[in-house]
Amino acid sequence: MEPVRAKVCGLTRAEDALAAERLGAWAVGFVFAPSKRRVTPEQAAAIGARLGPFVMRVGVFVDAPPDEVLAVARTARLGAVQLHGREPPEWAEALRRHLPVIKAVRLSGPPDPALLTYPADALLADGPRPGSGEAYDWGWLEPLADHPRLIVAGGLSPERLPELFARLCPYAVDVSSGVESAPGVKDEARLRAFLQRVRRGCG
Ligand SMILES: O=C(O)c1ccccc1N[C@@H]1O[C@H](COP(=O)(O)O)[C@@H](O)[C@H]1O
Repeated sequence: MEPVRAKVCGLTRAEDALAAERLGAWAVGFVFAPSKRRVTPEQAAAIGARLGPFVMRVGVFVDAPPDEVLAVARTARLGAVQLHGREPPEWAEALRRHLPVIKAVRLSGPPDPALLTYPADALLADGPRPGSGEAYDWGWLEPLADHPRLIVAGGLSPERLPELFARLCPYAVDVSSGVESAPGVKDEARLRAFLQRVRRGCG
């Protein structure tokens, strides 16, 4: 059985990042765009420095030019970047010379299948308002179903994972507000329940 990977996003506290690592997250995410969960590159570096070498540190950006993204990535010591806006493909191409790129798409209907040709190492399907916990119709993911690295995000929670896994088996899932007690503050019990369910996989 293929594993399902998990990214825990919107981290602002070292204790939450350490809990995510201990409970089995493959990646942690830091938001550098306007958000209640926004951190500085220095804060992300300090949190990331507490983690072991096998946890991917991902930076979330919205329409930041490549030079800016790379400067933040260097300071924050990121392993990958997530582009959450309307970044042109050339920006992703420029960034991929340095780091893996995750292209996020905000869904308010089925995506344009042309998205499959966007130059990215993985695609992330999110709801219409990132970080809001707002869900969407997973039937809309049909045009992306054959993508080898589809990350499902947007309104996920421990309660919703069984239904998701009954419908599709993504490369990875990404969660932020569904495991929080307040924006940027993770709830360890919810994090544990989420990651335990992810570890059981889609079977
Ligand atoms: O979390 C935010 O505030 C945020 C801001 C700007 C871009 C992306 C953001 N979060 C991303 O939203 C998804 C899912 O969030 P949720 O689980 O629905 O709360 C996740 O990929 C975050 O990276």
